[in-house]
Amino acid sequence: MSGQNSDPTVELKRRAAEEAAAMVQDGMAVGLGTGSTAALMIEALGRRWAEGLRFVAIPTSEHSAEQARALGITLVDFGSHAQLDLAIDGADEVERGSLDLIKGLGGALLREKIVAAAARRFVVIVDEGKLVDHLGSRSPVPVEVTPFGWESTARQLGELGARVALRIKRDGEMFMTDGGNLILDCSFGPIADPKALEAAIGDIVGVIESGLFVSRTSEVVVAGRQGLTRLVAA
Ligand SMILES: O=C(CO)[C@H](O)[C@H](O)COP(=O)(O)O
Repeated sequence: MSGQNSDPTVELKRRAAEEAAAMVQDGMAVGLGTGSTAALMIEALGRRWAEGLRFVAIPTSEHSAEQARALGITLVDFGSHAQLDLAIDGADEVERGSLDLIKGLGGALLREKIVAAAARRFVVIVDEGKLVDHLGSRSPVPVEVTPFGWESTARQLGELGARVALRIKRDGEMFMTDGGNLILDCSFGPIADPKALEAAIGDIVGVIESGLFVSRTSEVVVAGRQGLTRLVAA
């Protein structure tokens, strides 16, 4: 063993990513997610592009845009494509029964939600470690907020029962999203009613969007040690 690739989930992520990349067909408009799993999917699409597949894409972050552009993939915006055929993205947690999600540990939740909402089909790619019985069991809910008044917004999120932490980068600076906003990571513990919580968070002035994705998933491709499973929304 070389010991160089120490993350055992990378191969699983790659399998899920390649399965989803195979869903893209000629002429489609495709949403490109953000994160390490989505990056593997974009890489797989780059290989298909080099083989002659042609589609247009809307990226969910500057990072994914840069990666896709470097692979030669044609990027468009919502001005020319109001609806997407397919969006493919990773997730931080997937609730087994409902396929509801927590997203945004990579900080791109706002664009990710806009793209997912505009897609006829929203496919999520994860390794099996992301499956949970209840959202919030392991991951905080990232909430994108305006820089102005963030302390007040944080206080109100705390009143919903969360332990709230302003996201800080390794260099000690505040993490800023591509849209120039801040992220508050809100730990609620296991969430009984994600839909009600999503609505309650959205009602707070200063909140732009939360990383709770409720009733948006069409399908989840889960890569596990026993192989690939496709979970389809009811
Ligand atoms: O929501 C996201 C970014 O905002 C990512 O999809 C999520 O964090 C999963 O990332 P990874 O595939 O690296 O585990």
